[in-house]
Amino acid sequence: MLEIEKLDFSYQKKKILKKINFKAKKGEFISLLGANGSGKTTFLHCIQGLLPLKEGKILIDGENIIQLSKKEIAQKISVVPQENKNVFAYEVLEMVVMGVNPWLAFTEHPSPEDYQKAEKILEDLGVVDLKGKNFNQISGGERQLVLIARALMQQTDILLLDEPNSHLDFKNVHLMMEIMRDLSFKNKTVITALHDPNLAYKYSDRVIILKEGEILASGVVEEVMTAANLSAAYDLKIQKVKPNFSLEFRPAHKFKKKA
Ligand SMILES: Nc1ncnc2c1ncn2[C@@H]1O[C@H](COP(=O)(O)OP(=O)(O)OP(=O)(O)O)[C@@H](O)[C@H]1O
Repeated sequence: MLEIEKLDFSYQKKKILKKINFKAKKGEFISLLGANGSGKTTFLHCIQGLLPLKEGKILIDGENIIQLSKKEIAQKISVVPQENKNVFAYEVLEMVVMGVNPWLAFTEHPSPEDYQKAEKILEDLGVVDLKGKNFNQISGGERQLVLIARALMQQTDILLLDEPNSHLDFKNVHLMMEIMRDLSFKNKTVITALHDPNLAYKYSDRVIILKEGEILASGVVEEVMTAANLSAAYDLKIQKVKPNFSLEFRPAHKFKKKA
């Protein structure tokens, strides 16, 4: 369980997040919506313990994250970041195997089984052919899939994703969302910032809409994703939200889906 109480965060004197209260249970798929600059990335960074809070607290299973080491946080939370360029020229398989690092002792190295597991994850994502390539010499979408593979390798109870679809093609967007949905079915908590409300509508259990650092609306999809809320969030005149936005296609991946 992730609990956030009265979270306030400022960059210099500018208030970015204001009195955010939020709870996420195991098995929930939560989408974060909001205009550019509304605070989604900052919110995700706070949950990872990357930013000093001005006020408020973040608890994971009752433990305050300020009392946890980076390694302990990494055993609980994996992250697929928005930016995916890497400064070091790692091979793709090495990048994925790195997901196991938080679980290793200081002197320990990943085992052959870890490498097999990493390869299997790449296979399930349809990108095992990339395993020997340099991470910096593959496409933006391919890098995104590799980072998703690394997050899956990390085996945490909470996954945070910051606009994970930005570089993905149409098929991989849905592959990615289905995989995340399946993880939530397996009792993982998935929180993802999304720019496309259609995806939030189709896949989420709950949606949080941020506006200028405050929660404009939070709750189940049908209640939150109203024309009024979305109009306010994006400063648009949305007249109607059609329910059951759907594209009928066969699941693109091999993971089992709960009925
Ligand atoms: N390092 C920083 N220093 C100062 N201000 C920052 C910094 N990073 C972000 N901001 C500001 O904080 C606000 C929230 O930014 P944030 O990246 O959290 O928004 P976002 O909702 O994720 O936006 P986007 O949809 O464009 O990714 C913005 O006004 C942004 O300019």
